[in-house]
Amino acid sequence: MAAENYGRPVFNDAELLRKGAYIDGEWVETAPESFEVTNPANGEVIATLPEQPVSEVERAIDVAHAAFKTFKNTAPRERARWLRNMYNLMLENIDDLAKIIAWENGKAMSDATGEVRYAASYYEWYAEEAPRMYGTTIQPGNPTNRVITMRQPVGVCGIICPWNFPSAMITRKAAAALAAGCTVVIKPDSSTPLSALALAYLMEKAGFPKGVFNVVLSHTRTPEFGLRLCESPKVKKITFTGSTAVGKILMKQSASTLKKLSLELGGNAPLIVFADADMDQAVEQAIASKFRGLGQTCVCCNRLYVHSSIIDEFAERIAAEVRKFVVGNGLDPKNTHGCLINGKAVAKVEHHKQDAVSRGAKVVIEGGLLPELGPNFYAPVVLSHVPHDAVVAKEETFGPLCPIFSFDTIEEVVGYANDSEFGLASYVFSKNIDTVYTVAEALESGMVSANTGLFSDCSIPFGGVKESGFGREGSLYGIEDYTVIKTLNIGSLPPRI
Ligand SMILES: NC(=O)c1ccc[n+]([C@@H]2O[C@H](COP(=O)([O-])OP(=O)(O)OC[C@H]3O[C@@H](n4cnc5c(N)ncnc54)[C@H](O)[C@@H]3O)[C@@H](O)[C@H]2O)c1
Ligand SMILES: O=CCCC(=O)O
Repeated sequence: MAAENYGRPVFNDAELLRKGAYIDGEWVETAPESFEVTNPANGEVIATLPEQPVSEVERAIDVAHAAFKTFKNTAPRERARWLRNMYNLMLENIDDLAKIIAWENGKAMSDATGEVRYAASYYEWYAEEAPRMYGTTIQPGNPTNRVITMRQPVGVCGIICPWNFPSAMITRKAAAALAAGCTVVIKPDSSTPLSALALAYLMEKAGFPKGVFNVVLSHTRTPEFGLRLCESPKVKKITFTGSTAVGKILMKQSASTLKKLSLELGGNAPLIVFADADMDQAVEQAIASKFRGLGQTCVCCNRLYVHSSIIDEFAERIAAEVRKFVVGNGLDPKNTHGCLINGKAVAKVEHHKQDAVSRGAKVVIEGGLLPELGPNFYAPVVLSHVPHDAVVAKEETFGPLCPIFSFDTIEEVVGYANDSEFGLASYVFSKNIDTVYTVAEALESGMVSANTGLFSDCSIPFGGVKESGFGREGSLYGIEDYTVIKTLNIGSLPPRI
């Protein structure tokens, strides 16, 4: 095997690296303008892609709208076969797809490989769900009437995704949409579009008809692309993963056409460790939750609340694990953690750290900037006895800062946990089922994970409450978000025999 070059990875199938947008089954490689995709680990340009004019989004919408007319009538079993093909193709190409993610996003290869498996699992799951879109029969008030409900695909879906899971945030939406019989127009983040394009290349191989899966590209015109998708009467649903601020913009813009919406937005996950928790388990799982993707996932714990009787031991045990991390270029498999996405992300972590320290937090691991590795590298920080008025108690850091707060009573810690406008994920560690259950019921969040820091799976309903958004992705519920219920009322039937 050729030696790895950590500037440019070696791919088994170089065709996965595409140079253009994908509309109506054709690659669109030219446009009057272009934008560059860079490797966040070293700033090298890894691709130059067309900066598409807004007219191309309109064309993609028209194409998806035309394709919907036939795709909606394909047999669910046929859609299931294409989805299953896609699952198989992703796993056949797992090394290449992981390298693309690590290259454009900066995450470690272990995380990137996990992401490909996770992303592919949505195709497998929805291959199984496609034939199971059940309706109901109802006896209404009038005894001569019968009611049947059927689930029908909502129509063209606009999919807008972030950079932190360049593959999985797309597949979690697209697999469910396609299973239901919808067609899609995808706008990936301009920092990480190569994974989306690799998926389009595989969709073609999987056998999906032309026009069903479209990917449009833009860096500078992203807000205009979003506006067109939201305002087009041909687009029936917008599904977005990203920040709460952008989610609110999309919701406002979608009002004129009253679109169906799914919004997977920001989080500020609390992780609570009670005195009776299994310490080994709590430490291991808190590490897994906090530092997945170097802290850049919406479900990473952002605030760790640890009982005052064990906080010092817990902080030392966390620090001992963090000292084992090897931070470096994500493409080098010996590195456990990669870099942050950009300078803005680095600045936010640094701000949260400085703010907490200036308010009296105890520094357990100093961490901080790693200029010798590159401007986007940041060594993990561990702070304990963080004051409850620190900025990090309120804002999502989205980076490798592990702030540990102290609490004494169950009521007090539930109060801290719920004192947030966000409500995506929460974690509770205790060996007492009464504590776990009581706290889980009281936490204001869409997902509660007990005694484990990793819960994401295609089988679970993923989504938030409060300003973390609405809609559920994955699971049996995920497909519902891409359907509408039609009621058929059959009247004037003869009396029952
Ligand atoms: N709830 C979830 O499932 C989930 C998952 C991943 C990330 N997130 C959240 O996403 C945030 C981090 O991602 P981010 O910084 O890329 O978020 P972001 O909202 O800035 O960007 C998300 C996507 O929206 C695009 N975008 C930005 N402005 C737009 C506009 N006006 N119209 C249309 N598209 C627009 C961006 O280009 C990007 O592709 C965090 O808050 C994180 O918690 C949530
Ligand atoms: O970043 C958000 C998604 C994370 C996940 O699906 O586990």
